[in-house]
Amino acid sequence: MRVSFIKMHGLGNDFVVLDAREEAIPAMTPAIAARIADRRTGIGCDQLIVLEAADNADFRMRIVNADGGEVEACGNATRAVVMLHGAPATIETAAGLLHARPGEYGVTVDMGVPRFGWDDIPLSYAMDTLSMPVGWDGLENPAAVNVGNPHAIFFVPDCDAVPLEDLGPTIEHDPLFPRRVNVNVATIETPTRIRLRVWERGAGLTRACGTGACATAVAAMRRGLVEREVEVVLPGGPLQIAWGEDERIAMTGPATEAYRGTFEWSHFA
Ligand SMILES: N[C@H](CCC[C@H](N)C(=O)O)C(=O)O
Repeated sequence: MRVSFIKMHGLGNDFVVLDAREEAIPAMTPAIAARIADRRTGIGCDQLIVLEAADNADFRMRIVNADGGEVEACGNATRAVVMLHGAPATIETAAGLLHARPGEYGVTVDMGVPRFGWDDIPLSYAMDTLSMPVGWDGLENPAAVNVGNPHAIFFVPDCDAVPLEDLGPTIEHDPLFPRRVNVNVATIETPTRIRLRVWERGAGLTRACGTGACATAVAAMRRGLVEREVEVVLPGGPLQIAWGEDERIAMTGPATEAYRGTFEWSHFA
C-alpha cells in the first residue's frame, strides 16, 4: 500500500506527518515507526506524527519518537500541523486538548498549565522539583517540569560546552525517571533570553524542542532568573515563550513544510 507523507520541521526538529483523516493507514507499530524514522534506511525524522479524526477537536495528533515510543506532547510538531491546517485549531493529544492559531510570527500554541509535583513529572520518589538534590558528572541540581511530557532542566554557564551526547542518554534512562525524560541544558543570557540544547527522550540530540523550550522557560521563571516572557534560542532558532498570569504557557514560533512524497508501507512493515 502506498502512503502519502509530508516532511515538516519546526526549527530543524523534523517530522514525517501521515494524515490518516482521509486516507486510512495500516497499524503503526513501534518497529515500523522506528524503521520509517531511520535516517539511513528510512525516510528519517525525529518524530512521526499521525493525524486522525477526532470527535471533540479539529483532529487528533499522535506523536511517535524515532525509537518507536508513542509520547504525550510535541511542541514543534503542534505548530507544524496547525500550519498545515491553516486556521485556528483544537488538537486532541495524549496530554489533553491543545489550542493553537497561525499568526504573523508563525504559530502560537497554548501549551496549557505546567505541572511540578514529583509524581506529575513523574519521578520515582519524592523530592523538590525546583532544585533536585541529584547530579550526573558535573550536571547538578536540575529542575523538573511536566508540560505534557517530562523534562529535566540543568542551568549551566555554557550549554554548548556540555557533552550532552554522552550525558543525555545516561540521564534519560536513569531509574529516577520511570517514564524516562527529556534532558535540557540551558544558559541564561539575559532576563529575556535563554540559550538551550536538548537531548530528547526517544530521539536524541535535536535541533529544537518546543516542549523543552516551554519547560526550561518556566523553570527559569520559577527560579527568578528571567521575566515571564522570554526568547529561547535553540540550535535551530528562537521560540517565544510566555507564562501567563493564568499559569498557561504560550509558545510562538515558525513551522516549515519541506516536501511531500509517498512510500510503500510494506517496505517498513
Ligand atoms: N522527545 C519528546 C517528544 C517530542 C518533543 C519535541 N520534539 C518538542 O518539540 O516538544 C518526548 O519524548 O517527550
